[in-house]
Amino acid sequence: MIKIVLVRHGQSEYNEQNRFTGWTDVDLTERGKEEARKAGAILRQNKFVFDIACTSVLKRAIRTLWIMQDEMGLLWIPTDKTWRLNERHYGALQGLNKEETARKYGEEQVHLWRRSVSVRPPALDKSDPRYEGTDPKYKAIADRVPVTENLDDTEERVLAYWREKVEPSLHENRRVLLVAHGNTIRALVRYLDDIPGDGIATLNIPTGTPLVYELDDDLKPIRHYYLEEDERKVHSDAEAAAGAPDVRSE
Ligand SMILES: O=C(O)[C@@H](CO)OP(=O)(O)O
Repeated sequence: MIKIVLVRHGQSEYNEQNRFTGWTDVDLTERGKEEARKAGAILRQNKFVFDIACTSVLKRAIRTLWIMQDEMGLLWIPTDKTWRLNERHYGALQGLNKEETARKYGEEQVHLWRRSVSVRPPALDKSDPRYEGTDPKYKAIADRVPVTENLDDTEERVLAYWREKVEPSLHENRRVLLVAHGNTIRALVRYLDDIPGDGIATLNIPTGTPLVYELDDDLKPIRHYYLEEDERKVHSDAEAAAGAPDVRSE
């Protein structure tokens, strides 16, 4: 049985302030750190062990992974950090308050910017101080740093990483822990579960909650479930298949 565990980072400062985040490199809140600790603890209690970990180059995901690894006694495992697992780029919306933006542009427009797979938020101007293209962290991709993305754009780069790094590891029986972001995980779920069109629009990924995918030898999903600390509640596949949105994320 091949398994991979996907975890969205714990609550971030911008999650708490209800701001569009994207590639903005904000840290975890105290609650977010506690969520990460609990995610590591529930995995340890359920005897999950990992051979490798992968995450984005954004500190809210990296710190979540560190806290989880510490909790599991796995700080030593090889870790790959890649911009391809960064959150979807939110363009010129990055840093703005979501509620204020909805008042200004309307709920419908903001919903499209947030959940349409094809609509891109307004692009960030390259002269804007928020533009990440000059950040040394992105030196290797300076000519490709996005100024906005829709979910399709995000999925393309996430899948490039999945095919190049994750699939070969899984085929070699390495147990992979992937700590990333709401929309990079939504893109992966859309691909793994072959969700057509805008079907992913109602699915939200909760912060700091391990999502376990069991895969067959062709890496096709057999089932998936969340591991939760409280009652170690396992969300039923029926619930997931019905597209029940998990709205505990923010
Ligand atoms: O702000 C963001 O980058 C994401 C995740 O927090 O928000 P949304 O839920 O709108 O995709």
